[in-house]
Amino acid sequence: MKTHELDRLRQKVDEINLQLLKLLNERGKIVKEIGEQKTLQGVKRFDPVRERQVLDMIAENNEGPFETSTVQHIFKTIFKASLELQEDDNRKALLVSRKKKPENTIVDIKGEKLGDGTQSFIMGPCAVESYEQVREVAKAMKAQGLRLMRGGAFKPRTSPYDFQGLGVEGLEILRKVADEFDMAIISEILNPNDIEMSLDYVDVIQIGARNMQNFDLLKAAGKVNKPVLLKRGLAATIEEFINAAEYIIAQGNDQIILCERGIRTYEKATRNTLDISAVPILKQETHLPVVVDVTHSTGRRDLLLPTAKAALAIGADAVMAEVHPDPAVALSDSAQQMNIPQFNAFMEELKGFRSKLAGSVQHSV
Ligand SMILES: C=C(O[C@@H]1C=C(C(=O)O)C=C[C@H]1O)C(=O)O
Repeated sequence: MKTHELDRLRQKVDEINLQLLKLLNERGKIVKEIGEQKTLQGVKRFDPVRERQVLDMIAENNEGPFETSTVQHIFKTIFKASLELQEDDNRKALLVSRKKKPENTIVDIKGEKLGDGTQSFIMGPCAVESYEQVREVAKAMKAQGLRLMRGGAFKPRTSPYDFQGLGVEGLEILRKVADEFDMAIISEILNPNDIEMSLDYVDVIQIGARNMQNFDLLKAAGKVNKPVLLKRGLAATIEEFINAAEYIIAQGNDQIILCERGIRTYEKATRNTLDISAVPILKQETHLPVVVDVTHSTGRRDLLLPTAKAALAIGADAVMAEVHPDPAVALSDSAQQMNIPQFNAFMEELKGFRSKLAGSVQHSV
């Protein structure tokens, strides 16, 4: 075939391509109108009976050279794209998405703001063990100027024989200490029926990684007027994580903080693999503040500082880590909690790092 013949044929194909494009978009416009009619009539958008009729019509009229199965396949793709065109805004743009709300959501926890561009620290013991233990950590935090304290009263442990937490007694201890030091409490709630009760004790309801897709719990947390810290599931994709947050906001509560805490991979050097790139992705895709839990992601005390620096450098709104007066005797996570002197050294280093970062950001703008 001569070159000019090839060019001529391609030109013809291009003319058809443009006609197809025009027809596809014309079809799209009509399909959207059909969607509006369906909304008015309150009928479902997906109509398999209608799609079957169209496929049968295609089969009857197909003159080739394409196989009927091939053209039907192409039409099924068109149906799918058409249904997407008919979807309402909520499904196309989630309530948690930046598309829906371009400005940052600022979560105010007793005056401590997450999402306003400043970077904070959420510290505290893994589990509440006693009043004295929590008080000692709170005292050290207060000395460092920190007001956001985490602590587990209900502990979802891998083994049912491990320490399960003090329950309501643990929440009472947290509240007592927090009031004494004018601090805010973040604590995990496991059961949807405990959400109401927890409002008397906590300033932020935590939904843990193992419960990220406990939809009843998400809905219950979405119905109350209290910030929620939602941890990423052990093996959850970012999309699943974002959709879990959508369950909360869809019930009316938009005070949501997302927490990257590492995901399960084949790597054994750390307890989980910290997915640091999730931070800017979540900040791009959603308007919610993002926290990095360096304790549970690494499971290693020696990695807390470098990963915390990475979290601050990549734009996390807060770093979360665990502190215990005597980690060796801690009832949970003893290998990864910092003692008080380690916590002080950690804070000094990170405060310096945070101001250097703030300085360099100011320089670059
Ligand atoms: C356009 C419609 O909605 C959907 C899309 C279809 C299409 O693209 O042809 C067919 C059936 C429905 O699943 C319709 O019902 O006619």
